[in-house]
Amino acid sequence: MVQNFKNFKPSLTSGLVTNRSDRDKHGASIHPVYLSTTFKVDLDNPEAQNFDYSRSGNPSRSLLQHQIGKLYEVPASHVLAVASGMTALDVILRGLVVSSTTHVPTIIAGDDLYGGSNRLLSFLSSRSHARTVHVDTADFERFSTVFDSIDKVDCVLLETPTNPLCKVVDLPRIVSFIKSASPATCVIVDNTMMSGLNCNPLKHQCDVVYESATKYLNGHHDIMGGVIITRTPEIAQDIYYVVNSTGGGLSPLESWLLNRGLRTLSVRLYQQQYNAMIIAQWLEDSCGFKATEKNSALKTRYVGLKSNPQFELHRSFNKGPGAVLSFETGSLEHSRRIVASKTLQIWSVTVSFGCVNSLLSLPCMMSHASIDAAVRKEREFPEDLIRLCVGIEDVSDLQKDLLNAMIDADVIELRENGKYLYNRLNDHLGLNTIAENGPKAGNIYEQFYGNDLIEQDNRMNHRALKL
Ligand SMILES: Cc1ncc(COP(=O)(O)O)c(C=O)c1O
Ligand SMILES: N[C@@H](CCSC[C@H](N)C(=O)O)C(=O)O
Repeated sequence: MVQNFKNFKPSLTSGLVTNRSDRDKHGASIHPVYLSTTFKVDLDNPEAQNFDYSRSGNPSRSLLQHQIGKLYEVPASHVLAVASGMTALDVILRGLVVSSTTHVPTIIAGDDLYGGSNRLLSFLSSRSHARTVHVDTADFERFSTVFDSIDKVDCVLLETPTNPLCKVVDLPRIVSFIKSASPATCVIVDNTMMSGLNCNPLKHQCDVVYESATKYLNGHHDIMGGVIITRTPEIAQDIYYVVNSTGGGLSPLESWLLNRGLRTLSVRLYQQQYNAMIIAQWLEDSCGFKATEKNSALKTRYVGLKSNPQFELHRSFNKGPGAVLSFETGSLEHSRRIVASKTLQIWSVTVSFGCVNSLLSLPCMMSHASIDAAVRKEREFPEDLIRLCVGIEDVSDLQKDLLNAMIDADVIELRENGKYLYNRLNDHLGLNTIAENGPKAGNIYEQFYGNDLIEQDNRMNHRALKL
């Protein structure tokens, strides 16, 4: 039998062999990209063959799957690389959840989930392939009440922190509750906001994890991709069946590029998080985006802020806070003006996150516009929310650029020879800005998150990336 997931064997081309005699014959230090769509068949020994056709399997994709396995500490037989994050959710649901012929499966999902995931679930519900119940999964009491009130929950889809409200779901607690109440319920975690470097949901009993590799894993906004990691190889096989049947697997070139992106994951993520912590603290302390008695509409949302009531909860099962944060100005018009400011030179106004470049967006008009306005309102989605996806640039340049946009939007005023910030929406007289806050926030990063990321990434690269 030619290559399929069940009979996958290590070989030079799969990237699983690391001993010297099996290295590339030209001594290449980087694994080549295998663009070939077909692989020659030896009819006398078909069992020895790993690949026949690239939709079914390809050496570049296998190497990537092996690497992702390292990241999540599972064998490559638990991993699938697919065309995008949305493909990942689609094939997982088709392979494991919506394939029932006996009933319409019930899915519980968060009320602040990525707009595209919401769209796919709405599509499945509208075609009677599934019934979706949305609930605030960050509110354990509310979640457990809803869960208990439903006869049979087939699947729970979790995302933490949520995109873009940064609400923390208590993953260990909620998954343990689900599995003791109903072991057959399939628990899926969208780990895009953290990446496998910050969080490994498989350690908390969930069945399937996926990430949009378009984000942190690749980090350069030059490919679309998704990765799926399962608790057992059997679960992976059920999903692989759909991937092979439909052609949702990641292409060889994309796989190769993603492998390259992975090599710098920890240094990128480390710097992004470092910058994000500084910016979040600066927004809150110096720019006045912090609720006061006088004005509770202004706030900064970030799980890396010590003032966040969910800071400790997040830190208890994650290695870092990620680099997505958001803030509210209390007025859609002011937020729109900041994002639309022509003064912006570094922050680019685009959807997505996890890239080395910093991005700024207005989710209600961009990434989350696919959620109906009435539904956003019902779920108390703040229309004035500005999302920042922090990159690796010099943090004081990022602060200055954002500050200029806020001044241009008439939200912030510089006082006393540019030394103090005044938030016109909050009557808040800020502290000395930019220079003073950097090192402080840097220390906070070290103090709370340490160097785990670098260590983990080194382990991953040095153990596995050999030809
Ligand atoms: C949290 C989250 N999950 C999944 C996706 C889907 O990923 P992709 O764009 O790679 O399909 C996105 C963004 O697109 C996302 O933000
Ligand atoms: N037009 C796209 C929007 C993609 S949003 C990408 C990313 N997940 C984010 O949160 O920014 C669509 O309709 O899917």
